[in-house]
Amino acid sequence: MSDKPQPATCPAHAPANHPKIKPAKVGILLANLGTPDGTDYWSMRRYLNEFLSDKRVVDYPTWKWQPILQLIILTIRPSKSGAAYKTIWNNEADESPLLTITKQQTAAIKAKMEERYGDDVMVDFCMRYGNPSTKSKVREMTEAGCTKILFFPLYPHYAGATSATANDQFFRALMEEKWQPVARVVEPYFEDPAYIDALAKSVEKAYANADKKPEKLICSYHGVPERYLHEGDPYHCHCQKTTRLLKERLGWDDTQIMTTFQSIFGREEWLKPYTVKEVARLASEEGVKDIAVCAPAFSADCIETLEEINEEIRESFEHAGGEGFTYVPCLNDNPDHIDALSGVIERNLQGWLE
Ligand SMILES: C=CC1=C(C)c2cc3[nH]c(cc4nc(cc5[nH]c(cc1n2)c(C)c5CCC(=O)O)C(CCC(=O)O)=C4C)c(C)c3C=C
Ligand SMILES: [Fe+2]
Ligand SMILES: [Fe+2]
Repeated sequence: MSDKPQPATCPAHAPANHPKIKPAKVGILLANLGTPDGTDYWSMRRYLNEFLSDKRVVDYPTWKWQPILQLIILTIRPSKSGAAYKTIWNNEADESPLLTITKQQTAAIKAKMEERYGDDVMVDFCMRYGNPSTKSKVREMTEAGCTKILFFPLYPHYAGATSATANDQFFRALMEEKWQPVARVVEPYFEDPAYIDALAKSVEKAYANADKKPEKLICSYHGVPERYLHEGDPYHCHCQKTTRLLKERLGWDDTQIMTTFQSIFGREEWLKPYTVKEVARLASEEGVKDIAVCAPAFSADCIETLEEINEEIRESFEHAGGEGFTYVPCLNDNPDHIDALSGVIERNLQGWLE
């Protein structure tokens, strides 16, 4: 049989009002976390409510967590987070940087996929929380004739709080389709040599442009509660391995690079060391004057990198006596990154499209 998607056929004696059969396509649906629609209190509250009510993110029993979330966190956090988002907001497009960059990545991947596979593919993106929703994009794809969908959560590492919940939402969307497309989900890609290479090149570029060569590169990953590791989530190991692969690709030793975790939330212990404390410790106890910080867990710059790393963590380092702070931007729509992501997609399309 040909590798091209085959249009569904129907016998000549089909009824006159038979639904129109569309040419079959393969959908490539990229997924990111989500982001608020605006920086105002209600936009922030809606987004945070959906996000923080997800049991894959915060796994406390509903009876215990929902009163704390609804009565305490969602009265205080929307204004605080809204103010932080305001400092990084893309005012021209009136959207968050995460959304702008996800659109750019999608456009670049779409161009590559259409060049390779022509009309046989449809490329789009969706968000796990907020807009555009996963459900609406699965609907659009099936309406456009996608009988197969490759779902790609844009997280290099597996975490229950990211890849798994994105996949859950995709499968929930499939439950509503009368003609359910065949589905595949993409595995974590942190070990892909092309991804590590793109990361290494971004570090090399930042080092070449720095006023003074950083003494240490801090690979700061989004944190999760440490308990999740003991309960079987491999995220910690994926992050540690990413740092090792990056170190090996750069030809460095252990003194030049380290792993830390950021974005602590709530009272539990999270994965350590905490970036904000570790950069201060390096400056005050080890006399480190120049560091660089990269964020390999994020495929696109967002509040956690632009505000937390480049404002809060920078301040923590400088306050403790640090002098040079180089932020290495996320890979965003760098051509190397787009090539790496496209390679992952092409491998996952095998048997569907050649
Ligand atoms: C409360 C628990 C949280 C867990 C667990 C968590 C894991 C996790 N998150 C990302 C990636 C992103 N998180 C982002 C924002 C963000 N994350 C949390 C909480 C948890 N994340 C909150 C409350 C927020 C909102 C911002 C705030 O109010 O401070 C984002 C950025 C979204 C944006 O619009 O810019 C990303 C991306 C990963 C990779 C991860 C675990 C591996
Ligand atoms: Fe997060
Ligand atoms: Fe581990």
